[in-house]
Amino acid sequence: MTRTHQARPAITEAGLEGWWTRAASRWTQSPRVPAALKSRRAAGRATKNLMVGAVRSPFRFLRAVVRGFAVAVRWWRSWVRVADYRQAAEASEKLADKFRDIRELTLFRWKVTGATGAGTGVALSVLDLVCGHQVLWLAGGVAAAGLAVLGRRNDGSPGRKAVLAGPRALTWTMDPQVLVDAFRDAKLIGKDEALRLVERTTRQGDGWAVVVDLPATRKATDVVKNREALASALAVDEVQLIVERVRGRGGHAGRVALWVADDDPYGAAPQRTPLLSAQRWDAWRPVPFGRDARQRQVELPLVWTSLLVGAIPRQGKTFAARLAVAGLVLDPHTRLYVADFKAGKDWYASGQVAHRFMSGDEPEHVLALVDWLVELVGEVQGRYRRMQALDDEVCPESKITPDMSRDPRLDMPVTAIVIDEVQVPLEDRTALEIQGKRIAAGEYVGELLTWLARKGPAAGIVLVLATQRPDSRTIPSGLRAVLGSRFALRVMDWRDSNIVLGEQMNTRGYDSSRLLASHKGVGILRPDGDGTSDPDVLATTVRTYYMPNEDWRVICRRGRALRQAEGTLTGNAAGHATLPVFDRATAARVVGTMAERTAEPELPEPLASVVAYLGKDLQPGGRDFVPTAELVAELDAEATAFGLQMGELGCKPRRDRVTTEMGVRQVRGYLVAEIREAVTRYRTHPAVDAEGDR
Ligand SMILES: Nc1ncnc2c1ncn2[C@@H]1O[C@H](COP(=O)(O)OP(=O)(O)OP(=O)(O)O)[C@@H](O)[C@H]1O
Repeated sequence: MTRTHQARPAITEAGLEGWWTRAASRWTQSPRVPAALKSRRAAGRATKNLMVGAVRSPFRFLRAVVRGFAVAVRWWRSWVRVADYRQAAEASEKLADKFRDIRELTLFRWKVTGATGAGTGVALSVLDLVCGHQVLWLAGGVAAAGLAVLGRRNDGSPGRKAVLAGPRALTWTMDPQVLVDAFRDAKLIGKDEALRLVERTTRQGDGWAVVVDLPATRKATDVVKNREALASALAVDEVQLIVERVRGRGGHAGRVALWVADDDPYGAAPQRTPLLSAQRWDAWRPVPFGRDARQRQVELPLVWTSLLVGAIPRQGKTFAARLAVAGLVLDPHTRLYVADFKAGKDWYASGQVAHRFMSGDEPEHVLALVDWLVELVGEVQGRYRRMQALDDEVCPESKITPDMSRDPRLDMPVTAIVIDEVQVPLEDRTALEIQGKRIAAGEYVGELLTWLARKGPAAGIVLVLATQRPDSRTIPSGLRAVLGSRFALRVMDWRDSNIVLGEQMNTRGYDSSRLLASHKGVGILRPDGDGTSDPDVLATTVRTYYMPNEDWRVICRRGRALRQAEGTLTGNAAGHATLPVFDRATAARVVGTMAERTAEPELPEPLASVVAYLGKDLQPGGRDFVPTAELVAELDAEATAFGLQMGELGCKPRRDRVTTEMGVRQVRGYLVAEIREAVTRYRTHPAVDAEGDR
C-alpha cells in the first residue's frame, strides 16, 4: 500500500513578507502601543527626551521645592492672619465689630503654630537622639517631596502668577508651558486644552524651531491665520514668527511648525542674485527669486504660467520683475518683448537682448503695445495650428515642451512679454477702431492680455506684468483671474493686497499691507499651484534677491553673447527695426471686443466683495436681509468706512429682525434688494457711480 505524502504548505518568502507587513502596520496603528515604540526616529527622540529630562530633573525638583515652600508660607500667613474672616468682615463693613474675634483667633493660631513648631522640634530631637541622624534626613526628604508636589507646575496649581513674567520671547524655548500659555492667550486653544510637543525646541539657523500638535479639532490653518496674535503672546514682532502647517507624511491638519527668529529676519543686508554667477540658465528651470525669513531659497517657475507683481511705488516691484526675467535673459532660446512704461533706466539694458523693446508712456507707446499683443495673439494661434500637425512623439499634448521650444525648425521659443507699469496702457483712453467699433486702447490691451494669459502659457508665452496701482479698476478681474503667479510687495490696504494675491487671502493670513515700509524687496509670493515644489504652501513671504542695475547689465550682456553664439539674436537686439506682423481684424475676431462681449463692468469695492460674498443669496429667492456685522466680519472691513462706502453706493443700513442662536434680535443691515439695485444701477451707468466712488 502506498501512502501519498501530502506536503505541508511551505511558508513562501512572499507570504512571510505579507505577514510581516501586516504585523508592522498593526503595530504602528495600534493606539495601545506607545508612540515612542512605533518608529526608530520616535524611539530616538523619546530616548533623547528621557536623557534631557534626567539631566534636568534635579534642577526641576529644586525649583519645585522652592515654589512649594513659597506656596506653603503664603498659605500659613493667610491662615494665621485669619485672612478669609477678615476679608468677609471688611466686605460687610463689620471689621470694627469683629475685630476682637479676629484678634483672638489670630492669637490662638499663633499659639497653635508655636506649639506645633515646638512639638515637631522636640519630637525630631528625641528621635534624633534615639535613632540617629537618618531621622532628620528622612524628615527633610519627606518635607522636600511634599513641598515639591505642592509647587509642581501643573494647570491650576496654586502659586502667585508673576505680573511681569519677564521677556516671554525666549522663555518658551526653555519651558513649553509658556508656549502653551501663549497659544491660550492668543485664543488658539481653549483654557483646558494643551499642546503636544512633537519635536522639542531646537536651534535652526538664526532662530528657534518647534513642532507641536494642536488639540483634536483645532486647525493649523487657524494658527497660520492668527499669526499676529500668537506673535504678540510670544512677545515678538510678527515678521519674526513663521508658522507653517506640517503636511503630507508626518503631518496632519493639526500639526504646526513654528520658527521664531532672534531678530528681524529682513534687517540684514540683502543678498545678490545667484544668477550673477550662472553662465547660462534654462528658462524651464524655476528662477532663484529670493529667500524666506529662514533663509531658504524660494524659486519661481515661469514657463506655463504668468506673473503679476503689485506694490505701491518704491518697494522693489521693478527689481522683482527683473529678477524673474533674468532667468529668461540667460536662456538664448527665449524671445523677449519688453515694454517699459516707467520710461526710466531700469529696463534699458534689456534692449540688447529683447526681440522687441520700448520705453515710454505716451499714447503712441500704448498703440505700439497693442500691435505687439495682436502679433502675439496671431503667434499663439499659429503655434496651436502647427502643434496639431506635429506627431505625438514630438508634441504629446497641445502644450509646448522643452525640446520643442529649443528646436529652431519649429520656431516656438519660450516668449516672454514683460510690461512694467502695466496700469499705464490699461488706463489709456485713446480711441481705437476695431471692426467698425470704437473702443478705448486700454480696454483692448486688457482684452488682449487676458486672452494671452489664458491661451498663451501652453504655447510658451509668459506674461510678466508689474503695476503700481493694483486696484480693481486698473487690472480687470478677468485678467487677474488668469495670471497664475502673484507677488505682492507692500500695498496700501488689504483690498489691494487681495487684488494682487487673490480673494480672501487676507483672511487666510496673507496681507501685504502689513509689510514694513523699510523692508524693501520683501513681499508675499503666491506661486502658481501647478509649478511649485511644495504645492501645499499657499504663499510665502520672500525677500527678493538684490539685483541692482549694474548686475542687470552684466546679465543682459551675457544673454546677448549667448544669443549671438547660438544665432538667436533677433528683432530689436539684432538691430532690425521690424514692425510687428499682425492682422488686427483677425485678432479682434479671436479675442472679441468689449462691445461684443456680455462681460459686465467691474463693480467698485466694497460692493464687489459684498456681491462675491452673497453669491446665490443675491438672486431672487435668496436672503432678503444681511446684517452689517456679518458683512464686516466676513469681509474683514472697518465698520465705519464700510458703512460710508456702501452709503455712497446707494445702500443705506436699516434695522430688521433676524433669528440668531440667542433668539430673535433687531440688528442693522442691508436689504438684499437694495444691494441688487445698486449693482444694476452701477452696471447700467458705471461712469456715474464711478464718480461717486472716487
Ligand atoms: N531685494 C531688495 N533688497 C533691498 N532693497 C531692494 C530690493 N529690491 C529693491 N530694493 C530697493 O528698492 C528701491 C525701489 O525699487 P524699484 O525701483 O524696483 O521700486 P518700484 O516699486 O519699481 O518703484 P516705482 O513704482 O517707483 O517704479 C530700489 O532702489 C532698491 O534700492
